[in-house]
Amino acid sequence: MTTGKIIKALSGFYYVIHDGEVYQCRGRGNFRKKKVSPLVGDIVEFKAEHKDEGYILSIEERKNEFVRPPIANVDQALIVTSAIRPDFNALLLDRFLVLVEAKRIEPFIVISKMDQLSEDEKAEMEAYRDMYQSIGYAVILSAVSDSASMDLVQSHLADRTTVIAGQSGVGKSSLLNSIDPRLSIDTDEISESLGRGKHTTRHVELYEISGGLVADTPGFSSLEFGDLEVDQLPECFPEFVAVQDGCKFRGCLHNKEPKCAVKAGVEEGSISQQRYDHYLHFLEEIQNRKPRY
Ligand SMILES: Nc1nc2c(ncn2[C@@H]2O[C@H](COP(=O)(O)OP(=O)(O)OP(=O)(O)O)[C@@H](O)[C@H]2O)c(=O)[nH]1
Ligand SMILES: [Zn+2]
Repeated sequence: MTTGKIIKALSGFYYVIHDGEVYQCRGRGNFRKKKVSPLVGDIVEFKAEHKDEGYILSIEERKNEFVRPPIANVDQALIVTSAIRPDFNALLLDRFLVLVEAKRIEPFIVISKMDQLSEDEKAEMEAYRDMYQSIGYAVILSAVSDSASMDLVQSHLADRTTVIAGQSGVGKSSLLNSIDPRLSIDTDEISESLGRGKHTTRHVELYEISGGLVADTPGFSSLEFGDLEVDQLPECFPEFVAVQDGCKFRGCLHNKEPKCAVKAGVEEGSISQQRYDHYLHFLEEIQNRKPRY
């Protein structure tokens, strides 16, 4: 018996990678009785006499799981946002960060098209980088023409399973294309699946890149908070979590409550006012969400 990871599911076959070799497998095991179906990203026990004739015997418990795209055990999300064209949008970046945090996936941020900026605009992006880094996020300022930045992005993909997220036109395809041309074809569809809700059932495939695996489908098909409850939102802001023990009330929403450590942090400047404003914006959005039955 061998352990591997499913990188593709197609026409009843699961393609399992082990030690750089791909085995074509069918499902045959306990999980079928339990009505669990294998997902791309699943870590499985399998048995294969030949590379095109294997069987999946069991599925390891999932660390996390997406419905759209259907994928499990994602380690990190690469959030691409452009510095310009489309303009840098901190509200949208924070929205992506919340969605990623809610899935307990580690985000890493790339701010693209740095080659198109004036010195002042560059300084503004560097200030954003420093702010997000102070929260604990990895941030890379990139340009396709700046090979050192491309190498940095590539090194972040090693040994992990990554989904990519970002608005249309920010440079996701260009980035991946410069790292590995095999990914460029499918990512062209990212805008369509994000923007118009098409391709929602197309299959996901994980590609091997510098020892890691990258999904060829966008990480989010919707930017809505869906099932996220009000009390989960503060947990999606690591800089709030870091100080929340100082709030007078347990379960403080850092809004109208007195003696709130988050609000104190905003006031003294250790927490970004803009991040806090975005938090309130999302809080209101979730509170006003129509109940769904
Ligand atoms: N100057 C500059 N232009 C870039 C950079 N990265 C991407 N672009 C340009 O930005 C435009 C959009 O890039 P794409 O890679 O297609 O963006 P995308 O995020 O994949 O867009 P969708 O496929 O619509 O989701 C293209 O014209 C790219 O050439 C960069 O680092 N610098
Ligand atoms: Zn508080």
